[in-house]
Amino acid sequence: MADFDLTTFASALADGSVKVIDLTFTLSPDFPVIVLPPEFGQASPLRIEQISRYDAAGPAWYWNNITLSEHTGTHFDAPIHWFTGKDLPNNAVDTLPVRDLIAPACVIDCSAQAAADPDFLLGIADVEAWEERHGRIPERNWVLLRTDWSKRQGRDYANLGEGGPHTPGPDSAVMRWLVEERGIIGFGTETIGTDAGQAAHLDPPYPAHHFLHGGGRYGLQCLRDLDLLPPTGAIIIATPLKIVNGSGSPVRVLALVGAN
Ligand SMILES: O=C(O)C(=O)c1ccccc1S
Ligand SMILES: [Mn+2]
Repeated sequence: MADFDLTTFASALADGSVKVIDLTFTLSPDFPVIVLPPEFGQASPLRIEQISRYDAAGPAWYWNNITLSEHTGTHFDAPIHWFTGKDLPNNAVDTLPVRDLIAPACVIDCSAQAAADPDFLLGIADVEAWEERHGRIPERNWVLLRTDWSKRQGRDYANLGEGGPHTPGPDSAVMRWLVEERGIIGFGTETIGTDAGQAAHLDPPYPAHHFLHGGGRYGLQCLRDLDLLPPTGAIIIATPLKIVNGSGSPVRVLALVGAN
């Protein structure tokens, strides 16, 4: 391995020639969480309980207790989250190799397709068309599905309708292909879930979870503003909380992008 000097990178951060873009939604009690069929357990939205705010309960300090799911807001999914990844080594947020938490990203823009059809499914042909323009997806890259869904507000974001949520995502074949043929580090979406809203009806159900986590790979969901990223060249920093045996965690996702 060649020597590598980080001082140039540090200077580029300091002078702004490397931009830092925040891809994270503000965590708030009214941010929507995944809605599963009613017979299943549900994720909790954020709950904030003030302990003190420079008052009798704490004269010089302000702090809160918070309650939420590992899968609330912009968050990270670890392989242990799904049955296909349950027996893999180092499959929880506290045991995964930290080398995986900083990686380059390929951004596939399907915003037009998602605007035309909320149940749009990304397929292999869509990714191959992207590769025709931008080159083969390198190993150990994030693939981020840009749908501009994060620009939607309130009910339009969760988009609950007949049969539950109607939001775009990947089909089964492309998820298997991205993990097995392209060796991606993970898959990220702007929607509530790495899977499409109607993914319970795909084969296998929830194919993003099935193949990502079965392949020891990761998910990012509820990302925002992927339109700010170039198709290639961004570096993603996504470091989940180190929760013991954690299936995932709310996460601050940052993208490093060269200023142009
Ligand atoms: O991982 C999640 O937050 C998520 O989207 C999910 C969680 C549990 C079951 C299905 C899904 S689709
Ligand atoms: Mn999740």
